[in-house]
Amino acid sequence: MGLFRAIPKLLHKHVVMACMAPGHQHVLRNAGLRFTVVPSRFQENVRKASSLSPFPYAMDTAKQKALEVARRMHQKHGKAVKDTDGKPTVQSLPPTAIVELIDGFKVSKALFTACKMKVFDLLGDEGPLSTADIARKIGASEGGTGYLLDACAGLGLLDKTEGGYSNTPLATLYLLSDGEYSLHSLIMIHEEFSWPFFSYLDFAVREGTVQTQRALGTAGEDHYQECFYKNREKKLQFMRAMHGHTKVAAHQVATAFDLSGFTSACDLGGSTGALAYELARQYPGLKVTIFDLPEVIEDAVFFKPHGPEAGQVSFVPGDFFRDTLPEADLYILSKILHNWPDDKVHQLLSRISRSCKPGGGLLVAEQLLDEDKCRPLPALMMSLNMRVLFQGQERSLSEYWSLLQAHGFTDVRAVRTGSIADAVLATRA
Ligand SMILES: C[S@@+](CC[C@H](N)C(=O)[O-])C[C@H]1O[C@@H](n2cnc3c(N)ncnc32)[C@H](O)[C@@H]1O
Repeated sequence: MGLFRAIPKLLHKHVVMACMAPGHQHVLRNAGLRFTVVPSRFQENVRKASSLSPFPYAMDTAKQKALEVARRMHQKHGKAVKDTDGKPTVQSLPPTAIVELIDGFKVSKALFTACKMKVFDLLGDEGPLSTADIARKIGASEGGTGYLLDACAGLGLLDKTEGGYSNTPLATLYLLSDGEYSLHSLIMIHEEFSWPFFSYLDFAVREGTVQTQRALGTAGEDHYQECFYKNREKKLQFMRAMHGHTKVAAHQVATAFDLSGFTSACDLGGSTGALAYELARQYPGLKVTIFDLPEVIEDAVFFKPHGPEAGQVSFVPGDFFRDTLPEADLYILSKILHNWPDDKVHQLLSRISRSCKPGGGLLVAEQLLDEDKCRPLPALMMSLNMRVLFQGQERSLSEYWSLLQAHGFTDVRAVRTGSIADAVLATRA
């Protein structure tokens, strides 16, 4: 139980496992943690007499193991690892970390392919199944399916037993295409759009521009429209992707601050309402208006929940760069600012500032970068993604502070939620 409480705090941390037990690694993998194994060399010699009961004995042993590994960790990361000439050696600084980086794209592509071939959906309905049955049902070769399934088992997405392959809890929660917290559509967006854009990362870096022509073969002015809203199927896929990605962190964002003092909110670019419905659940006195492009609003109805919170949420079509913003005492920008470069962000914030009355609030939900902008890794990778696809970026708290205070917002506060979106709240002076 203690471990499950600790997991959210460990998600963005560098986790080191000090033992080799496959069962323990399995538990961490199923919980979604990425970790390095550095087996402890500590001899379990804590004197039993010094402990009164098994619990303190176990704690003391665990602590000694952790300390022993921690003392050697600097070697793993290349600080103070020198041979007699003062140079790092292959023995003192193994290439594991680099090999893991090389393998990153293979890991992504194995996940994308298994999702695309609906392996997790199939096993959700019918697992456990043998390789031959899975291959037949997804219309693929048995040999090819076998190595994809084993890769997924190695990644902690499938369990492999004598009875065949079945989904791990992690896959069941996030990888079924119709799950409540499904990231399936988000993964498909990465497969279809981020992957080709990232193939031209070197061009993007050299030229400092978005590589739409090379990645998509079009030079459309607005490739957001080009990628996501060109046809209805793609639009719904994008909306499902946003819904899943926002829903997994919606509770943490909605409860990061006490918003009970607000009675009306306007979620600008609020899409399907994933965050709006969670706010409505948390604050029964709050009415939330979703303001998004007309093509999004017309299909938002598919995401409406059955509970009473649906009655607190309404939809208004419009363009937040052009049209009058709905009145509200709390404005919300969830995964909006990271889409745009600073000049567009200033344009949007200035419009919100003009609509927001003194004492009103602005809630921003984005992944916060540390001030050195080198961490945390998920925020950094999201930032690279936004830069490569849209010329956007993730920002640090001080960057949000300067943007917000330039438009008359004060009392800028942030909560790092430990999930995939953090929360920043500011007050209109
Ligand atoms: C990255 S999505 C974020 C969706 C939602 N806020 C969330 O957190 O899931 C960006 C949203 O902004 C909307 N959007 C983009 N440009 C817009 C504009 N000019 N006016 C209104 N909405 C816009 C898109 O349609 C999309 O729903």
